[in-house]
Amino acid sequence: MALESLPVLDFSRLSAGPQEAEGFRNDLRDAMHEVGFLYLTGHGVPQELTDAVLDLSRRFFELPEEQKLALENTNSPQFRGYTRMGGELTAGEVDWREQIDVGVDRPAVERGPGIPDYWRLEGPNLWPETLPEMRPVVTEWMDRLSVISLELLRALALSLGAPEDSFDAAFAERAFPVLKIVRYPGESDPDPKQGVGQHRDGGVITLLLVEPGKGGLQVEHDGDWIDAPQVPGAFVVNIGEMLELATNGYLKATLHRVISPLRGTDRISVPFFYNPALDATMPQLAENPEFQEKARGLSVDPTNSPILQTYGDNALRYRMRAHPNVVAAQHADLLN
Ligand SMILES: O=C(O)CCC(=O)C(=O)O
Ligand SMILES: [Fe+2]
Repeated sequence: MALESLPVLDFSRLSAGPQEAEGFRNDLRDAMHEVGFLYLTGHGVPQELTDAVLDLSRRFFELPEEQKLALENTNSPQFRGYTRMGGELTAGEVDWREQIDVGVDRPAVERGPGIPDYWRLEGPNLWPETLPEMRPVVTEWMDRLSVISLELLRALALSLGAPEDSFDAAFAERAFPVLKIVRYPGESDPDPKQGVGQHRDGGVITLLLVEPGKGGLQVEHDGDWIDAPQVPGAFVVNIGEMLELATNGYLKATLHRVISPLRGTDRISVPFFYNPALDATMPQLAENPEFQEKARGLSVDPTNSPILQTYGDNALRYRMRAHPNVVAAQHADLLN
């Protein structure tokens, strides 16, 4: 029978005593093995902070076009800042969405012989001058979601019979989380249009916030597309390719896509991608044989394979494929 909706998990079970915690870990592992996506409730992020993030997101997109274009990502070798409508491709097709990309504010790394190209992704953010509140609110949001993400990774490691801190080292220094604030304008009329084309996330684990009442996200399961509408108070959580790699496919990076909203409406979402340092490789979890037998190997995607071992190589390839205009402006030398 087709799955009707994503599993729902209550994060607060993790701190409700050893038995509840173990139950949570096993349910988390099973959901991420079978579906690769779930709704996470009980995560403890205050509603006021969530509301502030969504409010700022709306205000950002309402800024005059020239203020958004002043932050255009073609000005940023790090692919930060504003992506104009039509400025992004997934599976070779245009995505009908505009967005701002934020990472960790760090100085840019100098280019030079022997320095891996992926260090080009590290550097400063571009913030809108007329929304000074955006920086502290988004920074707090990213800090809080980083903590939850690492807790989830620790729970997954334990649930697979590996040491709890298996993933810690990859994130300990120079973790590379990315937040996107995205707006999908109403393009479907009534036939569906590509909000974002089908893809697997390229990082480790993703926590997604969606505006109340909005649908459009669809998740592949056993050949069907499952609708994943917003659930009040929940994040949508999914596995990225790096975690699939670390578990030889036992945990699944699942295909998903967003259908454009109907004309006259729009949809804002805020995906947070928890990623390790650019030079990190994922630990290969010494899983117990029970899980190893059921590992499926890695997903094969003709538009995106193989998954590269070093996170930065995977991330740079992903960025270059999605944003050819940034490549033309900033990285033309990498095209040879
Ligand atoms: O907007 C969404 O709901 C999901 C976006 C997404 O899958 C992505 O940006 O990777
Ligand atoms: Fe995604």
